[in-house]
Amino acid sequence: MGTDTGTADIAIRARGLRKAYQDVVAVDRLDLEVRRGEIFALLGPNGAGKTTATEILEGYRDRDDGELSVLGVDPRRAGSDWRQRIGIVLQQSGDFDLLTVEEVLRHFARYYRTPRDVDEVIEAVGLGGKRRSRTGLLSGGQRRRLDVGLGILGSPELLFLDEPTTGFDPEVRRQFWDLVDGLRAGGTTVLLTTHYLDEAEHLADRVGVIHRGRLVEVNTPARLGGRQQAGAVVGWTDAEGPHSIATNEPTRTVRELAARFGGGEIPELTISRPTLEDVYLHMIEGEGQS
Ligand SMILES: Nc1ncnc2c1ncn2[C@@H]1O[C@H](COP(=O)(O)OP(=O)(O)OP(=O)(O)O)[C@@H](O)[C@H]1O
Repeated sequence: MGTDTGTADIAIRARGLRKAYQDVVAVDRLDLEVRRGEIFALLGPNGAGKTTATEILEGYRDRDDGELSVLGVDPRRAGSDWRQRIGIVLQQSGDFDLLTVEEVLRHFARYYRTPRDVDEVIEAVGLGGKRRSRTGLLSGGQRRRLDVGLGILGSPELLFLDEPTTGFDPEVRRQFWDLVDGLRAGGTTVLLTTHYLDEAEHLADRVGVIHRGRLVEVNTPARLGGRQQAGAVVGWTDAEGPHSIATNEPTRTVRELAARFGGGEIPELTISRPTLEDVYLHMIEGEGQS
């Protein structure tokens, strides 16, 4: 596309995005860069501005201020060509209760110039056994998978997933993660919002924490909040009960313990570092006090 010059490896570039609803500033001078082919997760507490920011990126909401380029185009001026290149999975989808899974997908496939094969999409979202079921009879998780099927139907270059696995059971959530991993392998860029830290950790190449409308940190899940430098806690159990030691040298601690146990197994040995949830909550609390 001619409009892509200079942004070939960047899917989303936002500078100083701002949006207020009367006196509530929902998005406050937000800067964001999402690379092509990456899975980027936006994390943040309720009301942080994730939905507003995402809707601006999707072209569903106008901004008050700031510069924005999504697949090389300003969503304000984007037309149907651009819309064909993005996929959106909203928190709640439309109602087609009387149509079957296959009918809904075949219907929407007509809106795309180069739709994916409907049978392939049905398999990809794990609804092969439900293709002739009316969508009104699907479970919440199956329904959500249909939403994702609709989002990927047009082979989007960029897919927006807004809290995609809310209400999924653990097994279905795993299947969904596999689906997103498959999209990544195919080169799709994904912007994901989620409240599940394990989901962000599993799927995202990078996460951005949004709080009060601003991005407070962007990093890999492993490095967010200085996590990789945080101390470890070594735990074990002996005749007196459970013990734990916080240390920056867990290997040394384990060596000393091993010697204490005569070189044998250290009973119930664990070594843990702060989880993504620990550092995230710490960041949000810290920001809340400022
Ligand atoms: N249409 C609207 N009119 C007025 N205020 C709004 C509107 N939409 C959102 N807001 C306010 O803007 C702020 C950001 O809301 P937004 O929905 O973007 O947050 P969010 O991070 O997506 O939250 P959640 O995790 O709960 O979905 C909140 O204070 C919210 O009350």
